[in-house]
Parts: sequence; structure tokens; C-alpha cells
Amino acid sequence: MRQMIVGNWKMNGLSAPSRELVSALAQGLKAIANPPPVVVCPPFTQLAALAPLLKGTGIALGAQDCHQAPSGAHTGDISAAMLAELGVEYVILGHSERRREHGELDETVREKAVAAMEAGLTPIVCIGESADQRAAGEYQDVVGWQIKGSLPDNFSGVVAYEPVWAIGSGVPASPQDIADMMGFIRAELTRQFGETGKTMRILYGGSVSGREAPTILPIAEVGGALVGGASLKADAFLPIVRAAADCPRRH
Ligand SMILES: O=C[C@H](O)COP(=O)(O)O
Repeated sequence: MRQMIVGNWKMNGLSAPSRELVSALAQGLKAIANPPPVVVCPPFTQLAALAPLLKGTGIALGAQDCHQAPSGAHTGDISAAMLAELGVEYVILGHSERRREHGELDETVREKAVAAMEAGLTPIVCIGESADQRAAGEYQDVVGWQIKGSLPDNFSGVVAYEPVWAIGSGVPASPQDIADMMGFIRAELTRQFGETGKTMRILYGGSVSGREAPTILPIAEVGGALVGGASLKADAFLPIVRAAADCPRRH
């Protein structure tokens, strides 16, 4: 399995800079021998414009959320089918910023994952403990419950472990903490999903930069990175993609 690099632009990206970023990424990717899978997740407003620019570049398009219903009276929301129609292939679900700012619960995230899969999208479901939960020693319980609650029985997608305390802090979790949590998550996935759980891709997210990526990506069970801040500039994102290209394949 190749390491996958996913850029989450969050609420950043007006039209002109978004187009420039995508074109710089496409150019940069051409210079990387044997590039890994790369996904960019711009805000909803840029998806339709960027989809044609990404065709043939090797960069897939992702979104940052979708509604759990296929259609209906949900003012301001976007369905998974609407995303698929634009050429979106991935959707981030249950990001800690949505759990915190929009009160998203595990049950809602699970319903969204079902809706995404039904529309043919690959869900990237985020889990991860807060600083308080880590300090209280509850981090494995929290992450274990998130896995049980957020992933449907027929889950087919990607899991992203993002310790909330590392997001946007400039300092990723230590390699030891990442290794411990990855081992724990793999064991939980295997318990819940059997054989499928053994190979389900797990991303690490939280202040990944080009400096730490060569250390983080080779850690056992890490299947790639979910990148926030460093995905907004080509010269910050491409070194992470290069580190993934250089990372030995796992089976
Ligand atoms: O979705 C991405 C994560 O929240 C990580 O963000 P960050 O790389 O800015 O810490």
C-alpha cells in the first residue's frame, strides 16, 4: 500500500489562489517519480471550478463534509450525491472542528459515512482525543468509542487519527504516541471488522509538515497523512508528498 497524502484546506481558498495552488501542485507532482495517491479537499465553493483542472493530474478531489440525507429540507447543506456529481471522490467526515463547532456526534458521522458510500464516495472519518482526555488518561477509551460509534458495519474507507491537541499547534504528536495510538486503532479496527480491519488505511493528522513527514510516515500502521496548514502552499505540501513517495510500500 502506498502512503496517501490528503490536503484539507478547511475554510481557505478564494478562486484565484485556489486555481494557482492546484496548478502548482500539478506541476510539482510531475517532478516526483512514482508519486503516491494525493487528494485535495478545498471548500465546497471551489469544487466545481477545480474538478476539471485536476483531471489527469493524479490528484483526486475531496470535500470536507456532506449531509447524511440524500436530499430534502436541509438549508445550507450539501448531499453526497451532489459532491459525486462534481467529480468528488473523497469526503472528510467527523473532523474535530465539525464535532466541536457543529456539535456532530458519532451517530451523525456514521450516518454521513453511509450516505457517502452509497453515493460512491470514499469517506475519510476523523477520530482523536482532546488535550483534556489525554491528560485524564482516557484517550484510548475515547478513540475506541469513536471507532465503534462513527464507523458503520459495512465501512469501506479511510480512518484519520488526529489528536485534537496536535492540530494547528505546529507540533505533531511524538513518534512514540503516534505508534502507540496506531497500534491501538489497528487492534480496534481488526476487532470490529475482522480481515478488512487489518488493511483499512489509517492516516495521521496534526501539524504534519515536510520536516516531520519523513519520520511520521514510516511508523508502523501509518497509511499516510491528513494535512491542514501545510496543504495551503505548494512549497509546504509537496515535500510531504515527496516523503510519501520515498516511503517504502507496505502490504
Ligand atoms: O485536517 C487536518 C488537520 O486538522 C490537521 O491540521 P494541521 O495540519 O493544520 O495541524
